[in-house]
Amino acid sequence: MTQEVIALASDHAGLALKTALTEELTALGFAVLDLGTESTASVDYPDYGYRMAAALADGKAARGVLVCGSGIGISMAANRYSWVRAALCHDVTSARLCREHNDANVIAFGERLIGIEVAKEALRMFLNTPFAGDRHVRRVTKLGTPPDKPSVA
Ligand SMILES: O=C(CO)[C@H](O)[C@H](O)[C@H](O)COP(=O)(O)O
Repeated sequence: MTQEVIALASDHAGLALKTALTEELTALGFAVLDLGTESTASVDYPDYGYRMAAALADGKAARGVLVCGSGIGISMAANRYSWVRAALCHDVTSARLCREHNDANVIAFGERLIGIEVAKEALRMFLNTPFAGDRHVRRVTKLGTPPDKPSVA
């Protein structure tokens, strides 16, 4: 059976958690595409959020994991692209809801804010929870097609 590829990317502040989640994914039977960073040398999180967007656009993976110190910057970067729905999660409930309601294709964590075991459990929830569809389809479609000039009306 073909293994699903999960892409991972982090900055220096997310490297240790990225490594732990890579091991978790491998143990779960997934193939892993590591988009960097590879060392604790200081780097800029937008570059790695953009790499994730590129990997999804190129079809190298359909789902991904992002990590930076807080999870904020790297998810903001990835979410600048319409095909990315990156959800910053601090708990297992958020990981379930981002799949059920938002059809998130990327989960983001803040290594400086979350414990490794909670992150692993949230990752498993993210991977195993289907999109609920129904009314959420309309909303997720709107996320992918923002108006050029939004109106308050
Ligand atoms: O984007 C962030 C903050 O919103 C991330 O936590 C970064 O990893 C962080 O800014 C990196 O900080 P550092 O002081 O350069 O390690």
